[in-house]
Amino acid sequence: MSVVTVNLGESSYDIQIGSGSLPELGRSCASLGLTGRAAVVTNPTVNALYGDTVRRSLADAGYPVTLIEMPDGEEFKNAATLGSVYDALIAAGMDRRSFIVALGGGVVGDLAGFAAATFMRGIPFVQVPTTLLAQVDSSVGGKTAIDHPQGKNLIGAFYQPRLVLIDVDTLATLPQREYRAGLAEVVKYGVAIDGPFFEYLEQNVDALQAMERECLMMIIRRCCELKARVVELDEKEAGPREALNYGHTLGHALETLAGYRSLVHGEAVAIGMVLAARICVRRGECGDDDVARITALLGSLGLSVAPPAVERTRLLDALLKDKKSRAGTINFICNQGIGNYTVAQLSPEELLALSGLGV
Ligand SMILES: NC(=O)c1ccc[n+]([C@@H]2O[C@H](COP(=O)([O-])OP(=O)(O)OC[C@H]3O[C@@H](n4cnc5c(N)ncnc54)[C@H](O)[C@@H]3O)[C@@H](O)[C@H]2O)c1
Ligand SMILES: O=C(O)C(=O)C[C@@H](O)[C@H](O)[C@H](O)COP(=O)(O)O
Ligand SMILES: [Zn+2]
Repeated sequence: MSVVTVNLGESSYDIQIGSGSLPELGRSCASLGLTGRAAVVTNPTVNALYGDTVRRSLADAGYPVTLIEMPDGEEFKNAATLGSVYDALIAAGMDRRSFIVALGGGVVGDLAGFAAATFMRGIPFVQVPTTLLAQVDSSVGGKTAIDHPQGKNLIGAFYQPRLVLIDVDTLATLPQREYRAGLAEVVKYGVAIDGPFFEYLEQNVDALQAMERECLMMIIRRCCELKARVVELDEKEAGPREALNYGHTLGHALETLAGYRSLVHGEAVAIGMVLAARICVRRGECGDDDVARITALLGSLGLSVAPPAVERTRLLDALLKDKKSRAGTINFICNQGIGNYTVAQLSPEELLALSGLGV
């Protein structure tokens, strides 16, 4: 097992990256001093695969366990589902000494994390991410949220988990589409903050396609390290953390307008990154050769970068809801070549004009 620590003073925690480590969850929680009842928030898909192992591990460590299922899908990362999770937590008799385990992908992690942040004004929670995207990104850093009909992640809190337990073996059951979507966030780290990592990805496309364990362990560890260092610098996104939002301004807008159905998050981010890179060429911050490399890498990992047709007015409206917008101007994350980022202040109209999107 390898461990990456997120150093945040009293809120510090470990990311444990291992193979076959799911049955260790109960012991890891006990060694952290977590007490009381454990509520495992998951969905039917993940519950069927890993619910028993997790429940047994917690029970063997002496925890009374309640399993709470939410429906599967981004369209359920909302206030109604959150309400039903609160109902279940109350019905189970959870109190301030209890804790939540988020077992699943980013949707479960974001919603269960927000439930933990707000239930009884905050109870501990543990992330057990089971998608590549959640293992390299969403389980780390404490962004918890639900969506609002007007936009993604509009309601949420910064609330750090007490532990992130990653068992790479869970990726064996992940659908290929979801694996590829996770790779988009992996590529994001390379483009926005780590050029040598981008080169590593270019040189290891075959291993990535084949989901070779050594390569998976390497990329998960590297992404967790990169994210940990950024979050340590800027936990609440006052500055440098915005780099992790590379590709997300247009990506989130497209994802929202697609109604969270035809595009999953990572797919939208892949499109958003290529649009961002093209914008950066027009602004003189990167070259056509950089765009070609980003497009080629995403393409070889099976990701489409063709944006869907979207109505201009709806897109403008979605862009105005971006959380990086201040008084009508968006802090747009640009790539300076590959491996460095800059921030440009752009109005939604300028962004649309530069992106060529909108019909
Ligand atoms: N908080 C953050 O920092 C952060 C970062 C990135 C993304 N996100 C959020 O994460 C969400 C996307 O997460 P995601 O890509 O994990 O999607 P997801 O949670 O919807 O999971 C994708 C699908 O895979 C299934 N699944 C999960 N684990 C599985 C496994 N091991 N085997 C088989 N099937 C499995 C799920 O049931 C689901 O159908 C979005 O809501 C996005 O906004 C948050
Ligand atoms: O951790 C971060 O910071 C990120 O921006 C990671 C993103 O990949 C992630 O999609 C995040 O949820 C986006 O946050 P938002 O604040 O733009 O909603
Ligand atoms: Zn993301």
